[in-house]
Amino acid sequence: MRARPGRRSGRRSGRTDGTRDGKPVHDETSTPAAARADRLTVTAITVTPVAVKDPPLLNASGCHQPYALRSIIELHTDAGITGLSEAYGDDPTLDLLGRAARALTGLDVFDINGLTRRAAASLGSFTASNPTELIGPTGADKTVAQIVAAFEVACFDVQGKATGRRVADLLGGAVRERVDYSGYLFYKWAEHPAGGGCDFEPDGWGAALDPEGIVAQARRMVDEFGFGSLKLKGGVFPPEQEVEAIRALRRAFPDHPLRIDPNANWSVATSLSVAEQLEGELEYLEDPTPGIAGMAEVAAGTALPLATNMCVTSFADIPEAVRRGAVGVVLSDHHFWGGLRASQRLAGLCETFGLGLSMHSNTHLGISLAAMTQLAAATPNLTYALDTHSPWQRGFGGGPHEAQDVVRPGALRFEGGSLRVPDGPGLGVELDRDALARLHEQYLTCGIRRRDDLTHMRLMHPGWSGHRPRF
Ligand SMILES: O=C([O-])[C@@H](O)[C@@H](O)[C@H](O)[C@@H](O)C(=O)[O-]
Ligand SMILES: [Mg+2]
Repeated sequence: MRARPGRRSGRRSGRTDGTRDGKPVHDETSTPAAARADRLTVTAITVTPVAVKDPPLLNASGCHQPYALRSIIELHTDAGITGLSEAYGDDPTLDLLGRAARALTGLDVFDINGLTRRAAASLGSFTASNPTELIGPTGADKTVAQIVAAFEVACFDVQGKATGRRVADLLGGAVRERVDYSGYLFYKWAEHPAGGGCDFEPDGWGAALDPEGIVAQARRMVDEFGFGSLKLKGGVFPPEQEVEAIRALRRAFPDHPLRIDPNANWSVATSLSVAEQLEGELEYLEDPTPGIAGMAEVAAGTALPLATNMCVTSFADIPEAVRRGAVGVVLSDHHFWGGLRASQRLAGLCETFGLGLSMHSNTHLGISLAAMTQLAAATPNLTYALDTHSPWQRGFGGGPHEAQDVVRPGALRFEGGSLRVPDGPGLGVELDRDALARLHEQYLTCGIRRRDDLTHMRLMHPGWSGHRPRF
């Protein structure tokens, strides 16, 4: 599709009619042709669901299934440039992505506000969906934000490729060239339970079901990736055992900042008791208990900063959380906050209200890892090491850097626990079409269509209620 010059001259003027007080505000002839990208409208969008092998990682809801779902978005433009993005891959998300994709043909990739309007309008009536309860309650606005985010990242990738600049540059410029990540520790079984649909060899990580197992896992994470801080996914075993695991980590890694995240699986009383035992040991305590009110009660009784990716997950949550002093750190996540620009808005609010800023992750591939890295590089107050599930996709054969992924390896190599902001334009990662086809084939055959940690856990523990808070 060709650009329409008349329409564009209005846009460059900063006003829709190109005039101020009846006079032209922009002289067409004075704009150097080289400074314009004349053909950057969306011609088509491809959404490809993929499934990646995933270890049996345990959490407050249950256990990860053998495959985690993602969708890979390719946004094609009339300039022949394709932008990449990655989003959730469950059925309800795929349905909404499809609806929005159809409405985005003709969109100018620089018109992110237009993207938001079009995507929101395209969804019509829908049931708000939630790819996982572990990112807090769902809602219509949060669902729209997820869909906008999915395409916004691809628009930024095109903008970067068209201008020869990194996404970090487009977001205000990199304030750091390396982005620190935190080693994400999970209790886990050595293999998936029988009957759970696992058709591949066990991951190479082995079991981790007690403090020794967690320390061994941490040792490997630190040795292979160099992580300088560690996060334990808790809410699995009785809190005394998880406190013991943190103490064991402290002894093994005296200088590593530590975090624990039970995904709101503790009551207020349990949270207060754990907080008392771990004060001085943690850099923050993440989502000990459900809801803003509960978190505020815990916050009032401990000096430990509380962090969240469950009770403050949209802009509407911020006023009450701030009023009640419920959290000290917000974990951003462009996938559900509405994209990269929305995440920067969140960063601004955190700065205004004196809140720390960190970053959350769910199972993801290299496109999202690149987006997270570009965003963090351009966000000055994102000073905590980011979460990433990435190492968990790297244990299925190959070396520690060989991932179940759709991007060509190389651009995203952990060194000293950090990633260098990829050099290439846009997100700086390249799609590997063979890998995409392979992971799409896994999607077609794996039979999983939405994340269900509870049912997978019940294969091992039939009585598992999934009720939270459990402790
Ligand atoms: O992958 C998991 O099991 C995590 O528990 C994830 O789903 C959470 O959303 C997340 O990592 C968190 O920090 O809550
Ligand atoms: Mg969390």
